Amino acid sequence: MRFVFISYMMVAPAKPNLEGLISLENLDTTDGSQLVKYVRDTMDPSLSWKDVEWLKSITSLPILLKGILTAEDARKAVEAGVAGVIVSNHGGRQLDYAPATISVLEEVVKAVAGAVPVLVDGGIRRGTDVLKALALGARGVMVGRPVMYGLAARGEAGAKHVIEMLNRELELAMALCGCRSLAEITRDRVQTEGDRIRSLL
Ligand SMILES: Cc1cc2nc3c(=O)[nH]c(=O)nc-3n(C[C@H](O)[C@H](O)[C@H](O)COP(=O)(O)O)c2cc1C
Repeated sequence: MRFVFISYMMVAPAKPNLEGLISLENLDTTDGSQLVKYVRDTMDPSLSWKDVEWLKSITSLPILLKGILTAEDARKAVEAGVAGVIVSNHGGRQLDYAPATISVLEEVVKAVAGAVPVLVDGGIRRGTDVLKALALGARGVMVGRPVMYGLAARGEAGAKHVIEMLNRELELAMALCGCRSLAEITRDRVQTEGDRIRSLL
């Protein structure tokens, strides 16, 4: 199945871009970092939920919204009519102190309430990470850097190896947790920090 992904979707902040903090106009990037130019060229700070409506109007492809980290945005995404949401902090590379995706996954899953599938990415490095995500309600996981590392090390075979390794590790983790099928990876297979704190109250 083909999907359309929207990245960096967010409610437009009151201050467009970094207005008032630094002047983007007067920065000379000739010899320095091209970061400012890159941000200006690649990101549109005027993006808003209306753009989802627009995208829906020009394609019949299912639209998965990536970058959801809160219940509020998850609900808005469902209202906007997306076919799925992807809990992602873009690999933790965009905003310092953005929450780890595994820590907000359950909040998003609860907010979506089964209306659309929830996927997650960020920090999936081993089979037990996949198991944790599935137990917390993700329909599936996505993997970024591990596959790139495999690709860098051994080309296509390396990328394939990483995916096979994750698959084998997931099967082993399932066996060790007594799960005979994906359906048996239920919420009670994992304990979160929140569970631990609640159990002390
Ligand atoms: C070098 C690099 C570039 C990326 N560029 C984008 C991007 O342009 N848009 C986007 O939504 N995510 C981007 N991401 C984030 C990935 O799509 C993905 O969410 C993330 O890598 C998943 O986390 P992981 O690498 O820990 O598996 C990038 C990640 C890396 C490592």
